[in-house]
Amino acid sequence: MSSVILDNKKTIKTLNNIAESGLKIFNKDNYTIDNESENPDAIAVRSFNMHDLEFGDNLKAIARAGAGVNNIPVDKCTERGIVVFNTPGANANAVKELVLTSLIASSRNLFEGTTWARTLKGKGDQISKHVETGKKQFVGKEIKGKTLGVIGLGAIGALVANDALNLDMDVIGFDPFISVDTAWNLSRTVHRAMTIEELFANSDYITVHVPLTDDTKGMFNEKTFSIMKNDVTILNFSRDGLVNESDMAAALESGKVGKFITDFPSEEVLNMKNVVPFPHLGASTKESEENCAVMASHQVKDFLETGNIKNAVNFPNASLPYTGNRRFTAFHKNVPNMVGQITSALSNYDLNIADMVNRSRGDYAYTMIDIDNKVNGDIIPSIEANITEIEGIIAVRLI
Ligand SMILES: NC(=O)c1ccc[n+]([C@@H]2O[C@H](COP(=O)([O-])OP(=O)(O)OC[C@H]3O[C@@H](n4cnc5c(N)ncnc54)[C@H](O)[C@@H]3O)[C@@H](O)[C@H]2O)c1
Ligand SMILES: O=C(O)CC[C@@H](O)C(=O)O
Repeated sequence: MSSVILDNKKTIKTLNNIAESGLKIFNKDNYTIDNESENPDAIAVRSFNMHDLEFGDNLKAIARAGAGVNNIPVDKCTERGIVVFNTPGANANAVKELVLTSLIASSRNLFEGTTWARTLKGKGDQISKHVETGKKQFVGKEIKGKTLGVIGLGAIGALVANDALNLDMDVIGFDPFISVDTAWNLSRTVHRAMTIEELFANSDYITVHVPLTDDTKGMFNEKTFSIMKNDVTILNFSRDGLVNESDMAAALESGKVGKFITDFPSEEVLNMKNVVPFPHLGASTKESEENCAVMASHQVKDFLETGNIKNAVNFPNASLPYTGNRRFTAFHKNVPNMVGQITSALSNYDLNIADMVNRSRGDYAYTMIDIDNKVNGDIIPSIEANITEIEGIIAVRLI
């Protein structure tokens, strides 16, 4: 990273515990970490629900130190030119390890077994006798030769699928939007289901690794349970909203679903039969928390200092080597002649363009323009105001 000296110190606010190794990337010369700030330049967050938060005028970026962004009002941010970053893959190994651990542990009834073993406390010499007679309640199943269905073959799903093959499972995957990078990393031995129904019908265990969206909400419901094998085990380390909880309770009651392992306990979940709840532990390892915090902080710092965007979920990636001269950046609607209007406005100030990049993503676009001249600080507000007046401009900055 460059050692840019910023005109004004920037304020970073954290809404959750963000690893120190990430926060220290915000050097004290340029940044203040102020968790009480009403108007920070950037926010770092994990699972805090931001949907009802008011945003100050200074807010330029939100960094989700993690994968899922359903706790962030992404559309509102886009409309205001606030970049939302996440940290793709940074916690995937942590989740994969917990998925495979709980897959084996639940098949061997380990959670129930240890709970029962603790009840023998105080039985002294009789403990080994109780153990040998009682253990038959916990006879489990081996996963070798069983079929694991993996829904969503992104960063986590692909790791789970590949490693389950190494545990001698048969693996079926389903992901209609699989990225080229993941497809390259996925073992060719993973069977690609053409429909989700094919996966549901053929799996002994089903693990889901998709974001919570309008399309995926409630994908586990009475109708989809009816397609599944009896006694199927379902693992949800993605989001609570993927599962219709009352339908799940009924499926567990009837034995259609044999076991439900979930990272998202609720009152209804905790009343279910044969449920194994975890307190959202998927990404909770030292390594994963550090990976996420470091990646998130680098992305925010780079954006604040140079305008470059990497791993945004609502704007295109854009990068231009930073020379240290003035850089103008604009978020705008993806409509014709925006670049022409911006460059013509800049030329009114006799500013010569050295380099530029324009990238679009759906209805929105981002333009960065490097200016040859040294810009007199006094005219910056006037330039920004003039360009902001162009119809379709959402937010501008002169860095
Ligand atoms: N429990 C935890 O602590 C924890 C940690 C990390 C991530 N997560 C959750 O897991 C999710 C996945 O994380 P990731 O890092 O693998 O994300 P990712 O973006 O790398 O992968 C998601 C995959 O889901 C696929 N997908 C989207 N819609 C789909 C659909 N309808 N059917 C099948 N596939 C679909 C995408 O194509 C993509 O390949 C996150 O969105 C988050 O909600 C939870
Ligand atoms: O921050 C966490 O602990 C959980 C993160 C996880 O849910 C994610 O979506 O990355």
